[in-house]
Amino acid sequence: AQSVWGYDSDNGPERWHENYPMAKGDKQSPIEINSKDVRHDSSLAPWHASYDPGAAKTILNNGRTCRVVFDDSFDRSVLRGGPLTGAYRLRQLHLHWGSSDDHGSEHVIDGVKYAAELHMVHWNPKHGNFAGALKQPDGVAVVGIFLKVSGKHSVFIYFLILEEIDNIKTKGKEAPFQHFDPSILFPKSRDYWTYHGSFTTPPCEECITWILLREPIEVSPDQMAKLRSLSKNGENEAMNPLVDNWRPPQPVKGRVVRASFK
Ligand SMILES: NS(=O)(=O)N=C1NCCCN1
Ligand SMILES: [Zn+2]
Repeated sequence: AQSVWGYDSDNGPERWHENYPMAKGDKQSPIEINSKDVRHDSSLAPWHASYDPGAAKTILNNGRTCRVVFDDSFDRSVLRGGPLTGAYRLRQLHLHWGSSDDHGSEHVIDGVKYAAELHMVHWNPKHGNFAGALKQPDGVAVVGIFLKVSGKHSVFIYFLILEEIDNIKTKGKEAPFQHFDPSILFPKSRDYWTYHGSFTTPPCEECITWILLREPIEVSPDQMAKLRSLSKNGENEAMNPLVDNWRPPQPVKGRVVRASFK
């Protein structure tokens, strides 16, 4: 049987296109962003998130990432503004990270790879449901936040997600995760880059308006170590560290990245 997609040599990003042809499309993500090619767009509005902490439901290790899911059955936690038209519903958030602090993010900024990248996935309810939104160019909006490892002690104490890691060590483990407002993870600055791209995981649908925050948030080495203590495997299998679950940058193919800032 075909091995399910993943990040290993036999099922990783270089082979995804064999089962998911969209992976070779012209609007794939992530990309490398070079400030010299970015265009400041003064017409870009600020973005606003209004999230209901009660919408948070559970946290899950699905063997490929750590994911928090939210109630998206109505406009309860929404993202508005920026490059978007209308309100997009928050559905889930997850992370991508490396086996060491010098890499792990998916987007690369002026050659800089961050230790991790957090994705907050929202979808446009005008397309009826999430599955319908995946088929539309304006179907999904993902806010990307870069994580930088800081030696300082004033690190991300809010990072409640990492407190829950002990309960979801192995693939398939899920724990309640409630009363959580993910907007506490936003950095101070609202500056962002935006461009049109795809999911960075198969089937790699090209339905995403990316909103990448310029200012990284800081985490401690211990917090990164916690993330790396997750296992790709189930509880009755050998521990296989869940690390390096990132797709490398894809061809920009003439796309323009706009910046909300000068
Ligand atoms: N890394 S990504 O582009 O957000 N990919 C996703 N795939 C499944 C649904 C949520 N997001
Ligand atoms: Zn992601």
